[in-house]
Amino acid sequence: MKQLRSKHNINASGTDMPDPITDFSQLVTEYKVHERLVSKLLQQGYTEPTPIQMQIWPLMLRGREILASAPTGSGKTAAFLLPMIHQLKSPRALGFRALVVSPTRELAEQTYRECSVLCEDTGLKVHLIDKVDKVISKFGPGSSQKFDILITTPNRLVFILMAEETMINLSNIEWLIVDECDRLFEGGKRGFKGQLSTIYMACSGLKVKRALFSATQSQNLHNWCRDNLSDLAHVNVGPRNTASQDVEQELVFCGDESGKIHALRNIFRKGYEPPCLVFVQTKERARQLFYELMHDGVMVDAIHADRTQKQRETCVQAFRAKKIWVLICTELMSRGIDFKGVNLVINYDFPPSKVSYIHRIGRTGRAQQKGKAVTFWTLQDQRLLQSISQTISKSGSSVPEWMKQLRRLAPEEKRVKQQKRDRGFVSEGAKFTKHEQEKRKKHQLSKKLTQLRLTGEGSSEKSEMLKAKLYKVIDNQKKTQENEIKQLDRKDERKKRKREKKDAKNPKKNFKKKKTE
Ligand SMILES: Nc1ncnc2c1ncn2[C@@H]1O[C@H](COP(=O)(O)OP(=O)(O)OP(=O)(O)O)[C@@H](O)[C@H]1O
Repeated sequence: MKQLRSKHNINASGTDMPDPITDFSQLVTEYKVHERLVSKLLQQGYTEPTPIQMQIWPLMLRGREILASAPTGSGKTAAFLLPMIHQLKSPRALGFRALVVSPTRELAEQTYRECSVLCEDTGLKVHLIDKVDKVISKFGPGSSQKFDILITTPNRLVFILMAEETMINLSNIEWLIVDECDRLFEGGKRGFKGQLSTIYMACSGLKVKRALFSATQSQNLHNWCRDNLSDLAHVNVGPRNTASQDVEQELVFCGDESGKIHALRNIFRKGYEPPCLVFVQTKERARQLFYELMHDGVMVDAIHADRTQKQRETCVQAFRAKKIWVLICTELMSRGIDFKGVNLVINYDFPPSKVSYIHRIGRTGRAQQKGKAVTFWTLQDQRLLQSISQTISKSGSSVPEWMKQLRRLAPEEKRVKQQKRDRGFVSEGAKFTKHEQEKRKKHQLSKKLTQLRLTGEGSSEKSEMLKAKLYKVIDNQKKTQENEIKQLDRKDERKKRKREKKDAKNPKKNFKKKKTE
């Protein structure tokens, strides 16, 4: 068994580890998984289990609690869905018995689709939470309780759990799965460790088992699982925190920010095989780049948090249907999303960390297919270059030797570097309107003020100065808005006068029109 594990790069630790399985038929013969369920895998064209599935299926089918990591695109979703569905067996009208938590709505929808296919002949009902106001009627205490699997984002679920009246009952949950679990320990807005404890408490039944999955793992996460999960089985496929070896990676030096748009046009001019994903740092830059490429005649769209849910869904669907060739996106789409056949990922803006790099480029080179990733860098990105170039080198692509020799960042420096740097405009032509510039300035000032308050650093004079600046920007914003309204009024007035003049010149037509009215 040791040989088998080492052949597939499986590292498994914990007590009483079951042997990996190498054939789908073992699911039926050894673990009594229904043939109907296994046939769903075959129908999708899968011929054998991927390494993570080889080890996770026997573990989960024995009801073990798990922390697992495997490269991007290596089939972790089916690894947790199959045993989860097998153990629920058939509908029991007990309400939700399995819960999958995914960090973004897009990923939750993707998992929902995959789960629905696997559940097709089981009668099990899978749900996403669409509208919070419908939750109580659909899933509340007075409902039929004929639903089995819930797939959701933590934000939405926590909002429901914190409501005064009981909207949803999670006490019958048997499997709690956390996908992209290392997001738990990411700092800032995107981390959801606090939210997860609320969810844990709500899954209060005695039968509950937990399994956490991701392509990357931090030591903090590992320690936390060791302390909180019972009889933990820890599975890693391949070395920890490495990029997929199926992705050919390249670093392209662009000099400064203005060089990037030329480098991008160059790639498109030379010819590329769509679909292609382009990652940028902020939604503003996504918007700017979108207009630039649209003017170039590229079939492009952009997806970021400022777009409505409907727009995001339409955009993802159009990209999947290959109606869009280039999709510009922010970090929102960096994790878990499985677009079939993405050939090229471009990091237009340098990723803020090694973990982000691994997830971003993992949108290509999935399910044993080959892919390519190009990362633009400028002089200002030099400090993070060392860790990214090491990652590229470890996964088999070549980088110049001098890059690997660059000085490593101290943890404190890393933290500072990971904060978003203001990269300005994508190009000269992409400058903001006055209104947008003020909005941006206001945002930056209030962010600085909050930082000052939180850290307690800086004199009160400094914060007074910032406040004064902020008030000035707010005043200007009001004036700009008033001016915009006045301009619109003037435009309307001009139009009206023009129409009246035209009518006066053509009284007959005017008379007819009035008569018909
Ligand atoms: N046994 C298998 N054989 C072939 N393809 C598979 C198998 N299992 C899953 N796949 C396919 O591999 C692709 C990637 O799977 P999945 O999205 O589960 O990856 P992942 O490991 O969760 O990636 P990420 O870390 O990016 O979330 C999917 O298109 C899926 O259909």
